Amino acid sequence: MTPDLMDAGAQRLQKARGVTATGLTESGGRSAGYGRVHAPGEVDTTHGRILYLEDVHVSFDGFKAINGLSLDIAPGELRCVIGPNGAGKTTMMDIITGKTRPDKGHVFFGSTIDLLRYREAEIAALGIGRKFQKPTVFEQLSVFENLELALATDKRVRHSMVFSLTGEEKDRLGEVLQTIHLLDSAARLAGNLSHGQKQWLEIGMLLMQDPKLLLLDEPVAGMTDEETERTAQLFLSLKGKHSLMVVEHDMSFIRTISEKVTVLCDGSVLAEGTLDEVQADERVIEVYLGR
Ligand SMILES: Nc1ncnc2c1ncn2[C@@H]1O[C@H](COP(=O)(O)OP(=O)(O)OP(=O)(O)O)[C@@H](O)[C@H]1O
Repeated sequence: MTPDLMDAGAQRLQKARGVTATGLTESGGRSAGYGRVHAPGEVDTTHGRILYLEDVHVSFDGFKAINGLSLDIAPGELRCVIGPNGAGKTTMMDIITGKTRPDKGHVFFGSTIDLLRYREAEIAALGIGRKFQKPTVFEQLSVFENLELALATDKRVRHSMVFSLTGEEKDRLGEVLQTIHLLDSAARLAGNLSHGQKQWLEIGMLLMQDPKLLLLDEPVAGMTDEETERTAQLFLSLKGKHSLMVVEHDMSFIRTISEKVTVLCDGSVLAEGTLDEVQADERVIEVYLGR
């Protein structure tokens, strides 16, 4: 985030409000976001960030798993996060999704939503979807039913367990089936899908909620080369419409999908840049890629 972009955002805000923006910190800062003009439920990305972590710390029994972690992600960006085992990648996702509370630091969704004030389910409802490494689809249900069930956060289902899809929801389901390459498998039992197809189905279940930010933990682990390639194409097709944070160890997959790569080590950012840049970084070679 450059000061220029922040200034431009502040100027747009002033214009929208017809008043002079006050209370901006020197750098624009998070506090600049409070009170910004935006519709309820909308994530304010005026400052060019959909996710913003600043100086986040988490210790487990005195061990600093996250140690001064700061990073931000732009709307529509596909960010890859790599790093050695134990670097803190999963813990970072746990913090963003409200599963783990940091001891210190700031975690914002857009400029105005302080994620540390929300519980896990509320964060999901705000538009942050998370895919864990192991697929967790309902094996006894069809692909279609799994996607249908993904709408089940809807009150109609919670209260009655019976609901019928609206025309709009049916369209959405069809779109998602197409996106995840399972249109021809809609009637198949999820339990009969390949590992890769189960992963895509689970991503489809997240997409049914139309998340603004998707966090994906080792999405291609255990996939065949062909499935990995298809997953790369899937992620590239999601980029722009959604923001994605992908944690992966598979470097050829990262090469196919990445623009900007963040390298985590010992709970903070060691390096950031294109894959070529971070691969050429001596510190990254030392701790992760090897010589
Ligand atoms: N609940 C916990 N209690 C104690 N230690 C934990 C806990 N969660 C994570 N850790 C420790 O914090 C460090 C960071 O773990 P984390 O799982 O976030 O790393 P990672 O980068 O995701 O690693 P990997 O690539 O192996 O998945 C590790 O040393 C781990 O053992």
